[in-house]
Parts: sequence; C-alpha cells; structure tokens
Amino acid sequence: MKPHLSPYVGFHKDVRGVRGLWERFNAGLLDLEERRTPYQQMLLGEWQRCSALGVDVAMTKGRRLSDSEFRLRREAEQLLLETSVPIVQDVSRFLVDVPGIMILTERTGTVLHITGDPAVRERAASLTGIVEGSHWDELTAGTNGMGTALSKGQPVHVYATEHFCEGWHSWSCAAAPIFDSDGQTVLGIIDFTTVESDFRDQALGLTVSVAKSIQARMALHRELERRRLLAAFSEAARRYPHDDMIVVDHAHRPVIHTPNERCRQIVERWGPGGCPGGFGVQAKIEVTAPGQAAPIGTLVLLAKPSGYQKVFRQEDRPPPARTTAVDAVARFGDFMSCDADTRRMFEELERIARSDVNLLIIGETGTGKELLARQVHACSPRRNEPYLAVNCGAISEHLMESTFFGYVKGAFSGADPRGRAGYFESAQGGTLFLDEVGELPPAMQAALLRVLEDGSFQRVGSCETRRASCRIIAATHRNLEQLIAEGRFRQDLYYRLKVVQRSIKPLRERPCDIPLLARQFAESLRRKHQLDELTITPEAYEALSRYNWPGNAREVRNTMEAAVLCSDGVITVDCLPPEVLRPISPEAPPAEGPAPGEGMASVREYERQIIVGMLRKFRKVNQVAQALGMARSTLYRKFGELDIRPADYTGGASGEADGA
Ligand SMILES: Nc1ncnc2c1ncn2[C@@H]1O[C@H](COP(=O)(O)OP(=O)(O)OP(=O)(O)O)[C@@H](O)[C@H]1O
Repeated sequence: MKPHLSPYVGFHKDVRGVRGLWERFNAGLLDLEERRTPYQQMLLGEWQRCSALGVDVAMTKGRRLSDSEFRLRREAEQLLLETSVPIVQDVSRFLVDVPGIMILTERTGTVLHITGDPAVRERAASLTGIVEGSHWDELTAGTNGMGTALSKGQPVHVYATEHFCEGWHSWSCAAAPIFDSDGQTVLGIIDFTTVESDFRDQALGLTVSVAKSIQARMALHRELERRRLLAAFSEAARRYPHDDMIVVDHAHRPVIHTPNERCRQIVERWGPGGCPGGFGVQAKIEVTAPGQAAPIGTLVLLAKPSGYQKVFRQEDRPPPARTTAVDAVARFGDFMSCDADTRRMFEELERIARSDVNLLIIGETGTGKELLARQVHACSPRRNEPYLAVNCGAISEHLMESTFFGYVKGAFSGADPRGRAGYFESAQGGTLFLDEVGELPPAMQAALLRVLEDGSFQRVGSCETRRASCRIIAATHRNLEQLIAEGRFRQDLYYRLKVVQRSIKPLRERPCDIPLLARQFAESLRRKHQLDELTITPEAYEALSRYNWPGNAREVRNTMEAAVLCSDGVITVDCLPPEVLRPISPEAPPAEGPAPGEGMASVREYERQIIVGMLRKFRKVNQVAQALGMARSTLYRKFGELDIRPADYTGGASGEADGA
C-alpha cells in the first residue's frame, strides 16, 4: 500500500506568500540564489512539471468530454459507479454545515459523479467548469486535487494558490485514490472541494475514509468475481481434462492455472503488460457474470505442446479391466468407446474432419458432443487456428447478435468503449462450435443463415461488411426435424448445418462403454486425489451396468467423483447413489435434456451425494468441512438446505457430538 500522507501538497494556508511565489515563477522572476523551504521547492517542482507539460496557466475552465465520449466512459465504469455513488451520497447527507461537493472520478480523471452543497456545485460548474464529464488529470489541468492524487497515487490536499492554473486559485481540493484489490492500481479518485475560505482540516481524512469504504466494497465484488472465475476454471478443467489453461481476471492478471510446470512458467513471465507470448492459444472463452455487460475474466486454453497426442495415448490408456471384460477400446481424442458403431463413427469422423464441411452432431445431453467437436477440429487442417465453443442456450437473447458478430464503439449502453470482436471474428480461420444450436431464437437463426450462405456479417453499429472464414460444427440434444415441424427452427438453416450429420448413441445403447467409462473416470480421479490404489468391486460394476444413465457420460463422471470421495480406495455398492441402485423400469423414456428446473435439482442432488458420501467416510462434521474447504457454519446450513441429518451417516452420533 502507498504511504498515507504526502508532505508535498497542502496544509500551508499561506495564500498570499504562495501567490507571490506563483507570480514570480510565472513571470520568470525567481531569484536563483534565494533560500527556499522544502515546501516551496516541492511546489516549484510541481509547477515546473506542469509548465513543461504545456498546461495553460491562464485556464479558467476545465476541459469537458463530448457527450458520447462521456457516455462511453461512464458505461465502462459501471461497477465503480454502482459501488461508489451510494457511499458518496450517504456521506454527503451528513456533511451538514460544510459547504462543499464530493466528486468521484474514474481512473483517468474524468468526473463521473458530483454530489453535495447545491450552491457550491452551481458555483463550481459556472465559474470553473467542474461538472460531470469534465476532465482533471494533471496533463489537462495542472496541479489540482483530483489530477495530482491520480498521478502520485496518494492522498493530497491542494489549497488555493497551490493550484498551477489561476482559474482554480479560489478552491481547496482534498483528494484520495481508490485502489483496486492489488493495492496498486488506481480505480478512481474521491475529492472533496470547497471554496478556499471554507476549507476544513478534516477534509483529507474524510476523502481517505470514503475512498477506503469504496475500496472495501470493490474488493468484495472482485472476490465474488474471483470465485466465479475459480468455478469456471473447475468446470473447464473437468470438461478439458487434458488441456492446459490459465484464467485471467478483468485486468488480464492470472488468477489460476493448470497445476503443471508449463503453466507455472508462463504465469511467472506474466508482466503488468499482460500475456507474455511464446505459447500457442487454441481458444479464449470470456467469463461473464449475470447482469454485467463487461466480461469479468477470460479462460485461455493453451494449444497442446507438440507430441501431445502420442504422450496422451501412452499415459492415459486405462489399465486392463479387472472384473469386466471389454472389447477393443478405440479413442477419438478424449472420446473412448468399445461399441462397434461408435468405433466406425470415429473412422468416418477422421475423414469428415479433413474435408472442412459443416458438421451437425446429435446426441443426448452428456454424451460427449463437445468432445467429438474438439477432436474433429484437432484432426482438421484448421488445427493450428482457434477453436471456440459457444453454448447458444446460455447467451441472453438481447446480447446474442453482438456476441456472435461483435460491435463497434458506442454501439449500445454497457458496451466495452473500445468495441469488441464477436465469436465469428475470434474463431477466424478456425472452428466455431455451436453447442445447443436448437436453442437459437428466430432472429439469430436468420442472422446465422446469412453468414452460412455468403460468409458475410457486420459488427453491431457498423455498416462495414466482414467475412467469416470459420468452420461450423453444431450440436444439439433436440430433435431438430420436430422443431422445424413446430415452426421453431428454420429448415434452410438446418440444411446448412447438417451438410454432414452424425449421432452419438446414448450410453444405455452401448452398455459395453459403461464399465469402460467408470474405470476411465475412476483412474483420472485416482490421479487427481493422489490415491495409490482405487478399485471398483464387481458388485459395484454390476450396479453401474444395470443403470440406464439418462445423463450419459457426464452422469457417470459425477457419480464416480461422488463415489471416490466416500470410498477408502475401494468403490463398493455403498458408495453409489440411491438412484443408480434403484431398479429402472424398462419403459423409462430416454432423457431429452433437462426439463426446466431439473438442472438445479440435479446440482442439489449431486451436492447431497457428495456431502453424504463424505459424512459416511469421515463420520466427523469438522473433517467433512475441512475436506470440502468450507466453514462448519456453511456446512450446517447446507445440511438444512439439502435435508441431511448428519447423525444418519455418522454412526448414530449427532452433528455436534461427533467430535466436531
Ligand atoms: N466417450 C467418452 N469418453 C470419455 N469421456 C467422455 C465420453 N463422453 C463424454 N465424456 C465426458 O463426459 C463429459 C460430458 O461431455 P460433453 O460436454 O462433451 O457432452 P455434451 O454432449 O457436449 O453435453 P451437453 O449436451 O450437455 O453440452 C465430459 O467431461 C467429457 O469429457
């Protein structure tokens, strides 16, 4: 953190003496032999710097941004505004009898918000041009509260004639920086301005404490964002277990990375200027937060180091079956199968990959559509270009066009002021994977059709036509022909997407893959949890094979994860969740993707399984809390939410009497 108070500006209320110095400085009449106090030397240093920067000493009004420029700047600082304004307004209400105004600027010195005494506000606006949208960095306005606090990165008080420009000589400005969570980056300034004669000694302390309150609230937001990024990383690490990835935050600083030497070295070289280069990137996926237009961070998926495929095949081949004989296992990238139809499909897909035509993959949820798409890209001539996976069902309808096609600056409120490329541009030359394509709304279907027909599109807010040159692989768990019959999906788009179409069989139709996947997931979990040995009993294999897996491979993976957590190196029937053990009626309809609300229910059930499994394993609540990395109070709240009675699983001991 920066030191609190600077000795160099403020608190010397010698208006006349300083005015004399200022006049002689500007008239070039300073006596070089004259002895000066450190305070005077500091002021002269400040003014000399402003003079060298070419600041007009005779300025009487601050520079104002154009309305459109100001609008963009406000939009870019949405979070700072939403966090600061309530605090600033709250404090201002209590500044009774202190005629002053409190000013919030953003990181470059543009005033975002002013509140406080109406008479002072009016005077500041009419005499000096201190209004929302005016700009007060030192380069523009010389030594002044906001600009000097910004350039020094510490609290300052600029009093009356200490200002470089004559136009500000009647004001007193105390200002303090608001720092980002790194304690270094200045996010904005809080300034308290009064006319010179109304100056209060406490003004600087006031701005420091308001700035710190804002800082604390911003830090909380950042922490929430960081947690979202960590969750996005965990999800991606599960989805792409054989990829290296680095997650960076809103300011492009690394937050977390795959725990290996390659990523560690890249992150070590990461400087303040961002990504160090020298490594390939196969995809960048922006992470967003609900209700926030600007992304909170990015998931950078690194290109595979050369020779990866070979190493991967050697190391990751699952050990031979211990209890269940399986047919020859074939792999298509990370997708494994011993089912004859599926193995044939792998061979076809290798040929299709080389042909560059659009591909439509049909399959129930969790069958591995994304896995196949990635491997098609990896086998295609575009393998060294970006691969971008987009879940069409997760993009809100009003952001869809700008997300796919990008936008130019000023296109809409909440937009990045620099404009942004859309998915078609980001995937230029590579592959764009449109997951859940059946969820596209009609307007977006029409827009997509146009790109697929003539390859052209425009960024939102621009007339300039751009050309898309990426291959499209689309996927859905829906019956698109039925959607067409119901008028919910365009037939012409369907034909454009399904130049070649392949369907992945659900897991219940390729039962030989159930033990294969169970063993494969158990093996990677064994490595993840650093267990020496992990076996699955024949009874557990049998139970797994009897179940019909509506959630397909993803459900197998989740079930195995919960089972590993509650096992002691041996996965028995007791480690499996009740629904796997429940007899399934043969008429049970196949899963058609989650029904509304079903996703939440399965997340809940999954959480429940994990906690119950851990209770069975540890039999002590405090150990479960420790293993899950949560506070005991949070765990007890979860017990309530998930309807878990710890005593049922801790051998009769109550939650509190278990040694917790
Ligand atoms: N045959 C397989 N071999 C190994 N892992 C698989 C296989 N099929 C799927 N998986 C794994 O199962 C999980 C789900 O796969 P994926 O996300 O590709 O499915 P999806 O069909 O795209 O799902 P959704 O329709 O919900 O988007 C992933 O962790 C993936 O690695």
